[in-house]
Amino acid sequence: MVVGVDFGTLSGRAVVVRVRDGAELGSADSVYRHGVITAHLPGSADPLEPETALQHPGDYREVLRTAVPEALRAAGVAPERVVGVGTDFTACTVLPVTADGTPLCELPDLARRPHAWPKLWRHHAAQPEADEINALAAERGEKWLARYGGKISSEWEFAKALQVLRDDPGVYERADRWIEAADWIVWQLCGHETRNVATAGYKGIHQDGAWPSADFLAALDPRFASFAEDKLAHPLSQLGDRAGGLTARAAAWTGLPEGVPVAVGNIDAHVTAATAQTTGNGRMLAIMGTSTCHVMNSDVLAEVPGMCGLAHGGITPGAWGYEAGQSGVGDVFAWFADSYVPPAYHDEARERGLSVHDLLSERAAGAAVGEHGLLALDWHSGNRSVLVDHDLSGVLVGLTLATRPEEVYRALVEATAFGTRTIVEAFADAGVPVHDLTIGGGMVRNPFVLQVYADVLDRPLRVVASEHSCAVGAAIHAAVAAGAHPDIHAASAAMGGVRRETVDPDPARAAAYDGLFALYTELHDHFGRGGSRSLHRLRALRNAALAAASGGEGER
Ligand SMILES: Nc1ncnc2c1ncn2[C@@H]1O[C@H](COP(=O)(O)OP(=O)(O)O)[C@@H](O)[C@H]1O
Ligand SMILES: O=C(CO)[C@H](O)[C@H](O)COP(=O)(O)O
Repeated sequence: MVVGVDFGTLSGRAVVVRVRDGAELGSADSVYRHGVITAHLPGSADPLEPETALQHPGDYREVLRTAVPEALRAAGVAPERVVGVGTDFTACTVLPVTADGTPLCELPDLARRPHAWPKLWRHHAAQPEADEINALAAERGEKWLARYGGKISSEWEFAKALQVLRDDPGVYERADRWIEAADWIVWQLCGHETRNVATAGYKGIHQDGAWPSADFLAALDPRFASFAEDKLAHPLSQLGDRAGGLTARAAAWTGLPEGVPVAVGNIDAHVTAATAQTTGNGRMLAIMGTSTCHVMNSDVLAEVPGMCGLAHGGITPGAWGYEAGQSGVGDVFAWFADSYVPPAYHDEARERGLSVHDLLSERAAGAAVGEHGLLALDWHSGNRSVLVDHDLSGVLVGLTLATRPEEVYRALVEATAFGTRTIVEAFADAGVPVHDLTIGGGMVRNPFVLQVYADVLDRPLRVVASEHSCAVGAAIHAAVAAGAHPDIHAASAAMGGVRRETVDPDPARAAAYDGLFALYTELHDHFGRGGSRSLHRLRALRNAALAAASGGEGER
């Protein structure tokens, strides 16, 4: 048996999986007690700046102490039968730590400093730093910029680190290491630091064996010159490698035997290619949850405008792995369902034992394409691909006094589908073929969402069989690290799996969506490609108003 532990945005999930065929024998969840920290730090009333998203490292350790033992109990598996542990994490969720891996926020004198805390992948307050990095890299013709579709995201490691340096240099100085949570959790399990090629490549600008030059970093800020050398540099490990063995402390947390092999850290999206059996070239996987990540191996090396990144070995050793993404998907649906749907809908859902998502989906599904007269841009959490701009925000047009909640919900689902279609078409237009598309992540639980995607993309969708697709992917990497399978491809063939039925497009609805997609593209380009700067001006006005209200300085 192997154990996979998936650290998502809102919770961690552990699964116990059989090595020979990937059968899931037991699972358990651990919801992060502090969730996503956006308003103020625990125990403080001081407001955090806009677009801040932090997390509590204690919540991550709690997953190891609760979800892993509970999954073992649910599986009825003796810990001694577990031959490997694998993990995956959202990325770029990154934190400053001391030389022994202690998060700075756990040092008494830094606990009230926001920049001492882990920055969740969707922390978007470093957009000014990302803009500065992109402008300088373009001006200097830095070769690595092409590997990121021409723009580095504010969600990635360098923009976030530069923000710490600028806003709290004291914390920056105290950080011996700047590390992805994907590698930090492996450090917690096996007692020493390792760094995986996926987060280094996609989120840490590590390309062709090198980090951005000290000369480039100094041009950004003289104090930043040695950032990569001092706080990132470390030999990189391939995915599926063994990072080490479980320490006595981690064995006590998890209930697993000391010394059990621990797989090298990985990203929640990329680890799932093994579950979905999409490690072959041209097989795009969209992991849909709070956000969506699109990951795909290819034998074609090209610059896809607006992709998140391209990393050698980023999905499986030896291949070029592409990543694109949408920062807000499930988050957008939750935002609407939690904040703008009348209590009567929630009451009915509760009485019928449904989630409010299922009720809204049920009510939305029967309408004809376009019947609601609505169109949305899915930028409530900014745009990761293909515009790479987190100063953009959501848009909804066509509202009337007759518009119903389920119609808005459907428009939001459709907008995220149009966003994925924009990404798939960007790959095809750049000469990187997408042979087929598979859906993984928590969203596989919503058939309405899957059908809208099939209709909008006008292609059949393979769907990952497991509802714990990321955690199973981590378990598959654990099996490789433990030597139970020779490599990720073989382990995926044996342990991965998709539903027998694909979700197929309805030709009439697909044709109707072509018309709506043309309108989406018109709005997308108007607000996102220079037709109007009104969303950026709106964001600047908001930030200035918030700053004035809190007595802070002006626009960052
Ligand atoms: N039935 C549903 N339909 C649509 N969205 C859902 C449904 N259930 C949960 N969600 C949304 O999916 C997201 C959680 O996705 P999941 O993959 O489970 O977690 P994570 O993103 O943390 O990995 C949340 O944003 C939640 O609002
Ligand atoms: O960018 C990522 C992967 O490269 C993040 O991990 C992802 O966007 C967040 O994960 P989730 O939506 O499952 O919470």
